[in-house]
Amino acid sequence: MVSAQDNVISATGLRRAYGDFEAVRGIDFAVRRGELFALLGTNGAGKTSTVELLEGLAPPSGGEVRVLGHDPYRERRRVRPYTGVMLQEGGMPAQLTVAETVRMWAGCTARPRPAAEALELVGLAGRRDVRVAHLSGGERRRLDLALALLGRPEVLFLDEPTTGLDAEGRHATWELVRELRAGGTTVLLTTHYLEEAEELADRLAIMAGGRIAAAGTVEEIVGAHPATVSFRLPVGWLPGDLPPLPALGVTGHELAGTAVRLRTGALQRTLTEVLLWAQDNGVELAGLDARSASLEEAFLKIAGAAADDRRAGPRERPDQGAGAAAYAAGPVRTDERNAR
Ligand SMILES: Nc1ncnc2c1ncn2[C@@H]1O[C@H](COP(=O)(O)OP(=O)(O)OP(=O)(O)O)[C@@H](O)[C@H]1O
Repeated sequence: MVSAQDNVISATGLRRAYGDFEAVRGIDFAVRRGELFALLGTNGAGKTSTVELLEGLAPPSGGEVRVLGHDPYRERRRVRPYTGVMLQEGGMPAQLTVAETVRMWAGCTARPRPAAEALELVGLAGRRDVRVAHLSGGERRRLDLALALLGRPEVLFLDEPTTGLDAEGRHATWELVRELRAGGTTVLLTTHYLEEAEELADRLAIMAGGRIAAAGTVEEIVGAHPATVSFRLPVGWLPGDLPPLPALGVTGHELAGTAVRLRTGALQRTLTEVLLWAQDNGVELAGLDARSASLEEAFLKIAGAAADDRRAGPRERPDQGAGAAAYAAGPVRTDERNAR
């Protein structure tokens, strides 16, 4: 049982408006101690606007934020020493060297790590005397991360930390984030890389149009979307020879000649039934492939459904907490009655 005290970050009915435009429209979520929580969403979904409220950079226009039990905007001094922030745009003085930048930042940080340790952590130890102006985009991102880690934060906010990094740099950053989390750091991450969320996140929320459209573990979010089983039937067999598809747990299908693609909410059952049918009938299924939905497929459907909702105009929406369930069925393209 998780108590409210275990929640290091919490957002309740959180809103943020820029003039007449509301970028964050009443969201609720909580991040437990030692957890890595990822906020995903399309461009303009409201992720950065949300994270800035959690970082205490602006007050909410509605609702409430708590970080380590305090309001991060009004009680900044009680929260800031325990948090590390990696903004989307670092904005460091270009003429300082890497080491000077870290030393300058250490001067504003309670209990800073030694500069050499911070640079070692992010793989910049060999670049300490290089001016910021001469760093690559990826190296600047790593310097941003070193600064965020300087105060050994209990809570780390990472806004798109691996944008601009090459594959090696991205994997090195993931490894570092895993180590920090293993050491008990609570991490809130925004990212456009779904693989990053799959690799790192204990739980995630998908934002769309300023709301949370789905939330849960990767497995919960992906599990709410249909898996697929596909194969080709041999010459002489037709899709109509298969057993009745609804009886296999199939919720939708596509047929093209002898190629069959089944959508199912019960992958194991559908696959077992298909294989038993094939065995009983001596049928060889060519190109047999069975897979769960990917996070990318789930993300695209959730974001697409939310965009359709917005285009359809204002109406009663399900509570954000019910988001995952509301989208659970996913679109079913084909009516099963036409299957045979
Ligand atoms: N200072 C601002 N003034 C007015 N509108 C803003 C401001 N900052 C952001 N917005 C708008 O608020 C919405 C949400 O922006 P936000 O940057 O939070 O999205 P995001 O999910 O972080 O997007 P991205 O993935 O592109 O970084 C967008 O429509 C954006 O244009």
